[in-house]
Amino acid sequence: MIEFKNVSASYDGELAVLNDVSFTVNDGDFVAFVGTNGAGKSTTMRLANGLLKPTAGEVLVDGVPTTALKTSELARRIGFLFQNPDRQICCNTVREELLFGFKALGEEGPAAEARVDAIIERFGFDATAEPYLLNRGTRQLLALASIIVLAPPTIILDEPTTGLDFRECVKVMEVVRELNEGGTTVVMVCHDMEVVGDFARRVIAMTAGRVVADGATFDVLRDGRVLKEAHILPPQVTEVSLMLGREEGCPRAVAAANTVPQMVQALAAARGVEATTVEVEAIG
Ligand SMILES: Nc1ncnc2c1ncn2[C@@H]1O[C@H](COP(=O)(O)OP(=O)(O)OP(=O)(O)O)[C@@H](O)[C@H]1O
Repeated sequence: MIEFKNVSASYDGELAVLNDVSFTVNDGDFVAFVGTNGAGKSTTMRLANGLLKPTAGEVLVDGVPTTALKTSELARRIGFLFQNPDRQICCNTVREELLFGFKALGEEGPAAEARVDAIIERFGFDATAEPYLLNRGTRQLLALASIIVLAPPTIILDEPTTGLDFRECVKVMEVVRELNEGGTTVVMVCHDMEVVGDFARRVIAMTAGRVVADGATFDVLRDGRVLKEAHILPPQVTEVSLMLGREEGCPRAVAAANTVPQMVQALAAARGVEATTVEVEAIG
């Protein structure tokens, strides 16, 4: 669990870049932080993993203030994926890279080797490959794998899909979804509202160092005030649904649709025809 209690923060000790921010991320949550550039999302992530200390208020991880936790203790509780995998990758082979975290924590040994072997198999990595020669998507997967091999209960992802093509993005996010389904708490910063809509169950929107909304994903992404204040656009289907919803006599299901299958089914029902599962899956 991560708790922010009236947290303010500054990089230079003078200018506050975060102002009185409070929220709680519960175990098992899948939360996306959204908002325009400079809103304070990455700063919030740095505070959550102890890279930055608050100038006011408290950041607690599992009930303990980050100021009282050693870096190694925080690293065991929270895995952090940087936006650029190349900031994370430092070894000569994929296998060494995956073992690096265990070495840093002084936890080398047969158990660590077995976990690395399992993750190499799960991701289909070439253990001897040189990380810097891998393509961008595979480097991002390797950076993610090098965190999850340590099995932290929480992972923080700073813009995990930036710079990835659609297929790479889906691959990375499916891994993240699977982790969350297995109980890992996921916190991510994300500019891509399609990804947010597809994967996050909760959204925290920020503007100018403040939280302007915190709620279920589509409650936040359908709220006109929040969209305006946080300078975000909803996923395209939600936007269409919001537009159609303003038309007189629009069926309620159309006005509430957030996914392609929901929209297809709502439109088919409105026309009195049946949308078969096959059609829905093909379009979705
Ligand atoms: N290392 C730093 N030193 C000084 N100021 C910083 C530093 N990093 C961020 N800032 C400032 O803090 C404020 C919040 O930045 P932050 O990176 O947290 O926003 P963000 O919402 O993550 O933006 P983006 O989406 O562009 O990454 C901005 O005014 C930014 O200029």
